[in-house]
Amino acid sequence: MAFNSARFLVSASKVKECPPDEGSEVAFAGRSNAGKSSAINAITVNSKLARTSKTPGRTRLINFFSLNRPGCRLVDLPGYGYAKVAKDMQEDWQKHLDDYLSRRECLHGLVLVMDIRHPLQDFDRMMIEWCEHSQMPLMILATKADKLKSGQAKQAMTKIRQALKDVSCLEHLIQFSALKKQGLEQARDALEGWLEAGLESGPPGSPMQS
Ligand SMILES: Nc1nc2c(ncn2[C@@H]2O[C@H](COP(=O)(O)OP(=O)(O)OP(=O)(O)O)[C@@H](O)[C@H]2O)c(=O)[nH]1
Ligand SMILES: [Mg+2]
Repeated sequence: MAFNSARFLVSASKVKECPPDEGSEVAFAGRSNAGKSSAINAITVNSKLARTSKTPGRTRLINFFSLNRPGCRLVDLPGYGYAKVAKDMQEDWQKHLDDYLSRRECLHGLVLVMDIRHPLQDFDRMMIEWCEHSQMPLMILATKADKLKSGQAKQAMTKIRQALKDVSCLEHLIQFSALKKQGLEQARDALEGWLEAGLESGPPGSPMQS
């Protein structure tokens, strides 16, 4: 699968506005400002595909990007935990995120993006639990690794691995940097595997599965 011909498809503010629930999708979740949009841009070799920002809370809608394999999409989810927006607005985003995660049948994997310097915060743990509970394959990108010296990054990875050793849905834990293009091939390979498997299996419980 070539990731370099990804295209912006649509922004949805609620589940109703999402593209048809078919094909195979992988969504990127994480705290606000963690680096989700930057990770998508690095993986798709297009620095302008997903809007990034120094200001947390940039991605307020669920953004869909199509890949060159028909039916395969990457999804940029709104960041969690941006304190500076009004509470009711935050609750609104949270609800759309919950709706998306709980209803989307074509979702075949979740990428949790966390800052390697501040891993496993409350939201991250919540997402990991959700994946475990829903049997959703999980990939963790420990991003902004360029902000640490290589020894420190290695230590941080060991700590994360140790903390998550009993999490059975965790399929990939990748040291990542959008800036230094670290971990890109590993992430692409894993995404491709999930997306292809998703196309083959169809939604859970669909006739194609039996
Ligand atoms: N040094 C470094 N900075 C990064 C990296 N990835 C993202 N950033 C920076 O972190 C900030 C946030 O990045 P985004 O990709 O917009 O984060 P996001 O998770 O999409 O944020 P929201 O849309 O607000 O939820 C930007 O200033 C990026 O340039 C990285 O790998 N290394
Ligand atoms: Mg974003």
